[in-house]
Amino acid sequence: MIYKCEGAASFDSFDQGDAESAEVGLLRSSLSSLGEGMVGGMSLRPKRTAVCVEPAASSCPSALSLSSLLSTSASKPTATNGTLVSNRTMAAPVLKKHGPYAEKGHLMTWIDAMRAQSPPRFRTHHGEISEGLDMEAVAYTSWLERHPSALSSFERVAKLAKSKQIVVFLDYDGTLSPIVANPDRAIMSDEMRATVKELATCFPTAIISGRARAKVFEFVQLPELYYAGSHGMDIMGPAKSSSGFKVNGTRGQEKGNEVVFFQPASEYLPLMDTVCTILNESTKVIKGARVEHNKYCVTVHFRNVKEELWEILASKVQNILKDYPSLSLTHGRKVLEVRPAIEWDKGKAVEYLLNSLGFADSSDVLPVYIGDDRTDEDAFKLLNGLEHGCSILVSSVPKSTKATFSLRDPLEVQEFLRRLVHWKKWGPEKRNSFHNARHFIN
Ligand SMILES: O=P(O)(O)OC[C@H]1O[C@H](O[C@H]2O[C@H](CO)[C@@H](O)[C@H](O)[C@H]2O)[C@H](O)[C@@H](O)[C@@H]1O
Repeated sequence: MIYKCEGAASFDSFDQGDAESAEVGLLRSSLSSLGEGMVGGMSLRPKRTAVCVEPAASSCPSALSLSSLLSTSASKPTATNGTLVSNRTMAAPVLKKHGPYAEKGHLMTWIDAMRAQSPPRFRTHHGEISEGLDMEAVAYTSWLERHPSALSSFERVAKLAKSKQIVVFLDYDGTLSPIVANPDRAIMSDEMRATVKELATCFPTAIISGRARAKVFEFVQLPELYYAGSHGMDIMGPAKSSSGFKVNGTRGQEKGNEVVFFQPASEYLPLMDTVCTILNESTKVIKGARVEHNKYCVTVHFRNVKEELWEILASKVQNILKDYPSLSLTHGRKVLEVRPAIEWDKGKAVEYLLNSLGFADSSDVLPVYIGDDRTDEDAFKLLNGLEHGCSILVSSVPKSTKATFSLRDPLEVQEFLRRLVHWKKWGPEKRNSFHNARHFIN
């Protein structure tokens, strides 16, 4: 049976119970050609589309002229050795061998993948949507069999956690806050904040985000957490935590608190400023485009850009990056992300934090990672490689993922975190120790 899929490609109904949406198929083809989510050197189909002239919001340094910026290649870092890795099991980040333009011909696959980020709609031959909605439900239910809800499988999660130290890693956008059109308005609810605060009294808890660390902190406002901004390239944790865990790195102060930093791409900072300014300059003619400076990454937003302009916007980004082989390009939810081409990602950040917290090669720990985006797949992959790990994708549509479990949306994430807290405080292990204590006293 063929279903027509609006906004994405048509696709065959799922064969052999393989519940993947059009998005999955497209992502899969995109990924196989891109390799590890990198956007390869992309051949462009030039299109003569009228471009609206309207300045985009900017958060980049603007003092330098474009021509002076374009001649900064001498200062481009070509490699980084990382600086502060102090754990014996931690390899220093190295420059990725293949820059983003090692291969050709992938822009269109990437754009298709991004188009497919919108949940597909289904139409019958008569154009009715209702049947389509049923099909979406069928597809989702079928996908759930392979990535069961972490809520309905809570007992399974609890079993994994038995006699283990849980460490929780949370992505921010789409996980703790809903996806919204304006990135500055991705506010976390007070209920979610209270839940995460309580969670952190039970387990070491870290936020791992593509955003600048300072921005995530502004949203979350919980100093007791560990923070990894810029996709893990900017890690900060409390120097002393109530649970007695310690992060390895350089000590410093932030907002009066003693903290520890780890920034494996620190020498890229001037370059990221430069590229951010160039990207801003170049994309401001495209209505709705927005460039966000995420410190060690720069994000180009497509969400508010008309779809017919995506190709032009992407090609602008691509052309700029041709001059910067030490940078690479990845993509997320309606965004392109420019970042240092070093072997460092959210997975490495999780590994670093686990090691710093004293769990290198430990079987006494259960890392729980919850995220919604492509970049979270690096962390899921890491967890899959560990003896124990609990990886959870947040998605309300079927998606290709390495995660074991799923949750639909931030509300379900909140419910899951509450259950973890409850389990810790009142679960069987706690009850047993309570009974044992009573028995002992009697
Ligand atoms: O790793 P994350 O914490 O998930 O950050 C990834 C990107 O998240 C933000 O963009 C996404 O959320 C926006 C607000 O809901 C939305 O408008 C955008 O389309 C999403 O891609 C953030 O603005 C980016 O800088 C992060 O890289």
